[in-house]
Amino acid sequence: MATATPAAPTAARHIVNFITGNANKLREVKEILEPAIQVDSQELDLIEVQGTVEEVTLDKCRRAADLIQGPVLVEDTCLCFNSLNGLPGPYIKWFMKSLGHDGLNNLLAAYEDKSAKAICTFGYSPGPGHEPILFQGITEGKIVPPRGPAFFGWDAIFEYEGETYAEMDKVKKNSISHRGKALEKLQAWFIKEMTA
Ligand SMILES: O=c1nc[nH]c2c1ncn2[C@H]1C[C@H](O)[C@@H](COP(=O)(O)OP(=O)(O)OP(=O)(O)O)O1
Ligand SMILES: [Mg+2]
Repeated sequence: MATATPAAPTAARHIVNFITGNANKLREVKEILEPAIQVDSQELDLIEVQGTVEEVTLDKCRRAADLIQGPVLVEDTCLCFNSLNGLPGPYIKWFMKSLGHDGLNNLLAAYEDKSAKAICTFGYSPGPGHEPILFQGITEGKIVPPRGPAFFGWDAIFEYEGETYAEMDKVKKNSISHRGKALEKLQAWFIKEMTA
């Protein structure tokens, strides 16, 4: 496209710098936010503290803003097993790495209740020294033996209304996912800020 049509006055007035090391997250965030909000990205290996879902994201966001010295968007994803009082929660990355899909299923072998919550918390900071704003989305599902392609984390073992995330096409996952719900809130906030 050599002669691009000039953007509408409001288009791409919003750009976020999404700091993540996870290419699948970045792909979904782009699928959901663009073209309304342009998603640039930088990969940073951020230390993640222990704590509640909110504390982990707030800390990650402050650190990213300090390192970048500018506005940043970060995200932390939790997978909370109701039988285990919310664990693995923010530690799901390490549980997933060590145990895999079968091991995660085995954690729930002693419990009848296989229900789980996928929680996505985005943190946006306008820059260093500003308190981050959080946007959270939750999808309730259950943990099942893996079904569907296994290329994104625990997608194959998280079932929502009869289908695992991995079995859904991307449009469907984005429309009901923890990430999609959180980004709906973030987008509404950006649009409100823009017209204020
Ligand atoms: O929709 C999802 N479907 C399946 N798996 C998912 C999803 N979203 C995150 N995940 C995985 C990635 C990581 O194993 C853990 C969250 O850990 P989390 O620290 O948030 O992600 P990360 O370290 O890969 O990327 P980042 O650089 O943004 O922190 O759950
Ligand atoms: Mg991480």
